[in-house]
Amino acid sequence: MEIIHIHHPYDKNQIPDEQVVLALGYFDGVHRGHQEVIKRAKEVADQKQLKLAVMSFNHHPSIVFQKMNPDTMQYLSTVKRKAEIFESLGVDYFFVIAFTSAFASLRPQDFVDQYISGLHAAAVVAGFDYTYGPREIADMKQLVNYAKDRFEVIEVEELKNAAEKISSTHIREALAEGNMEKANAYLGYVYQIEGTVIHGDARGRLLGFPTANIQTEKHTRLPRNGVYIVSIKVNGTWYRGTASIGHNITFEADRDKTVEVYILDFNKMIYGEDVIVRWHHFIRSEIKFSGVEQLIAQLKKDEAETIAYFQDHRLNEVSI
Ligand SMILES: Cc1cc2nc3c(=O)[nH]c(=O)nc-3n(C[C@H](O)[C@H](O)[C@H](O)COP(=O)(O)O)c2cc1C
Ligand SMILES: Nc1ncnc2c1ncn2[C@@H]1O[C@H](COP(=O)(O)OP(=O)(O)O)[C@@H](O)[C@H]1O
Repeated sequence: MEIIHIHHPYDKNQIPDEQVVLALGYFDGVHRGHQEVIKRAKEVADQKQLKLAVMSFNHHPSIVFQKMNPDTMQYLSTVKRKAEIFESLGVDYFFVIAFTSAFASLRPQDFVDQYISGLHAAAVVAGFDYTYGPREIADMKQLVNYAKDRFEVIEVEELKNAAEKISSTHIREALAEGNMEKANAYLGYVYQIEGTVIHGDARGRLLGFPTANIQTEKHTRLPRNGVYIVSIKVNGTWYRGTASIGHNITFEADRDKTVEVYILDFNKMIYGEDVIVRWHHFIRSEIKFSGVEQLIAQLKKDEAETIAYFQDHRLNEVSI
């Protein structure tokens, strides 16, 4: 898959010289609803024997439209993670458009001419609720008129789970509750974050529970604070882990939030390594213990729960 970063106004030489089927959306998390859109686009591309392209943005449109602060925005997926999932779904080209004021203020017809026809789309596939143009003024129904017979418009119905729409908002709510089972079911894969192992207070090893402190990319949306059953990929191998997201309240009054993983059956120094953490199950909230012994006793219980969990669940569960 080729990733093509585009900044408005773009240079036509950046655009591959062939027709494509183009899937449109912001695709935060690339959840099961999004995957449905891309799979439909893939079918159309295969039928037409064309390449499959996806268009998305470098950051969320609300930064421009609702003046949200780009620094504090949190996402279910980074551009890198989206790219991995798109690739696994058979996407050939991933257009990442810089969502700027200049791009956002394109009138719908100009957007369609430059960013749909201009990307050589023979067909466009998007979810039923896709909108475009300044402040979302044009929808999928109107797209047919703007298309002027240059490309086909294919609308994908919403994907529901029981009565509820599968949406990034519902996934964010599930993460805020620590409901990983729901989040992961809606995502269609186990929620994961990436980060680098950094130094903590070197206390973990004294407790008998060394923890890899993980610095995550600043736009990462973390599940709620608490203790979790996780898996962690270090140097190409998946391990079982028990993770804590919190403030080490037993020891410190106002410590910044940390993400730490005690890795089972592991004994190596891994500072500076990039790791991937998958979040399987919320165990409990963070507790302020009256002493170290109580914390250690609880950590032993958390470890036992982790071992029991992985007796019923495969460590290498297939996940995108
Ligand atoms: C599975 C797990 C559960 C934890 N639960 C708590 C907790 O309930 N309360 C707390 O104050 N700290 C908790 N911690 C954080 C420990 O206090 C922390 O790992 C320890 O202080 C070591 O910190 P360091 O890595 O900075 O050396 C937990 C850590 C892990 C790995
Ligand atoms: N089983 C393990 N789980 C997590 N980290 C481990 C483990 N064994 C060794 N380590 C190493 O020890 C470090 C954690 O030890 P710890 O005393 O908690 O130090 P720190 O406070 O710097 O994280 C990790 O960053 C990692 O390099």
